[in-house]
Amino acid sequence: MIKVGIVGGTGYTGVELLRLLAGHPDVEIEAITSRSEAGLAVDELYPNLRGHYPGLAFSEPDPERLAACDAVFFATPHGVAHALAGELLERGTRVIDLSADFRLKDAEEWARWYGQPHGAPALLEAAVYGLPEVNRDAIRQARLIAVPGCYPTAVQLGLLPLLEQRLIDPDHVIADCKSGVTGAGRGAKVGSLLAEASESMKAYGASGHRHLPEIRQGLGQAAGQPVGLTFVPHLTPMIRGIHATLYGRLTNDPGDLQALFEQRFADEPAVDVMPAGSHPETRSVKGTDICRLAVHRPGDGDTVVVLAVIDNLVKGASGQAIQNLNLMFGFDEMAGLQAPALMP
Ligand SMILES: NC(=O)C1=CN([C@@H]2O[C@H](COP(=O)(O)OP(=O)(O)OC[C@H]3O[C@@H](n4cnc5c(N)ncnc54)[C@H](OP(=O)(O)O)[C@@H]3O)[C@@H](O)[C@H]2O)C=CC1
Ligand SMILES: CC(=O)N[C@@H](CCC(=O)OP(=O)(O)O)C(=O)O
Repeated sequence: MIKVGIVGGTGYTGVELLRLLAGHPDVEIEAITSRSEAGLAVDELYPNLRGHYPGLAFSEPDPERLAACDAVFFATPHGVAHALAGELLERGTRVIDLSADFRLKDAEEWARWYGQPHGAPALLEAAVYGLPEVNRDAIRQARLIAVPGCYPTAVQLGLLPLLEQRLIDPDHVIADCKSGVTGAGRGAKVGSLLAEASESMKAYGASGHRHLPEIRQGLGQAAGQPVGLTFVPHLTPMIRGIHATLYGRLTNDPGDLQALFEQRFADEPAVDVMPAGSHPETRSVKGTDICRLAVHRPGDGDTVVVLAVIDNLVKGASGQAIQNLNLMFGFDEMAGLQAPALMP
């Protein structure tokens, strides 16, 4: 049994960690922080947890208590892990950061996109980008994990087979993505109000979203050269879910694309390549750590279309964070992550 801490326990990814870890056989929660709800029992704020964590209450972030944990998740806004991760790592606690603090390898690029100086550039070398489908061996050895963003997870998983095999033009890749409103977090925002977000859909960040450099970094590594990506996110009236429609221009005879995808992900417990002709739905992954993919080649032409769906709070955040924890501590990779999606 390992002891785990969560910084930022009242947010959507924090409570999702609690929901998933309630079914994990090897983990107990030692500390869960919130500055605004310190003292409140977790099941008072989240009644779905009643009976699972008796006596567990939110507390102010306390480095001593966190350092007593084997691992600490940061489910906090950008910049918070920068301030605390170094001390925890020095004291032997492993850090799994769900924010973007350690995702970009270039501290100056991070500062440009996140509008603040990078708070811990010295830790960047040790940080491992926690996409198991690419970095599984490095994750097993890591002490600091940068959990990928939600859009970056869906986009990279959908495009990896094509870029790794140099089958599409790396200069012209398009990712047209839709997210549910929990992607914006639990904090009150006008755009997340029922009357603003329901029965409507809008693009945002079309001329530059902070996930663009993260996706480009990962796709560039897969392709072995820089990738020219157009990425347009949209807000859609659903609670959870990411749907990515990905377009690439074929440069080589791709052979059997369905077989390529099936082989690439054959041993991946969190990726499901659907039968040829499928159109995966976000609700088929709701609450799960699964990315469902389908590959199409309309009219046998030179455009390949990949459809990728994930739950932004699970494979796009807390589930993927637990997949990383499992790898780091030698547990079954999908421990705590086995339940199928809710349907309907
Ligand atoms: N929502 C999503 O789909 C995804 C989110 N992420 C990332 O995960 C992180 C958390 O997201 P989400 O759960 O949506 O965020 P929320 O806004 O819902 O929650 C943020 C949490 O962090 C705590 N917090 C805020 N400021 C600080 C601080 N300075 N020090 C300590 N704790 C703080 C808050 O509690 P309190 O203020 O009471 O301390 C709260 O519990 C973010 O970096 C986000 O970008 C990643 C992938 C997907
Ligand atoms: C709908 C919405 O607002 N989505 C967020 C992305 C989700 C998120 O929290 O991004 P990280 O994975 O980088 O933490 C956004 O566009 O900024």
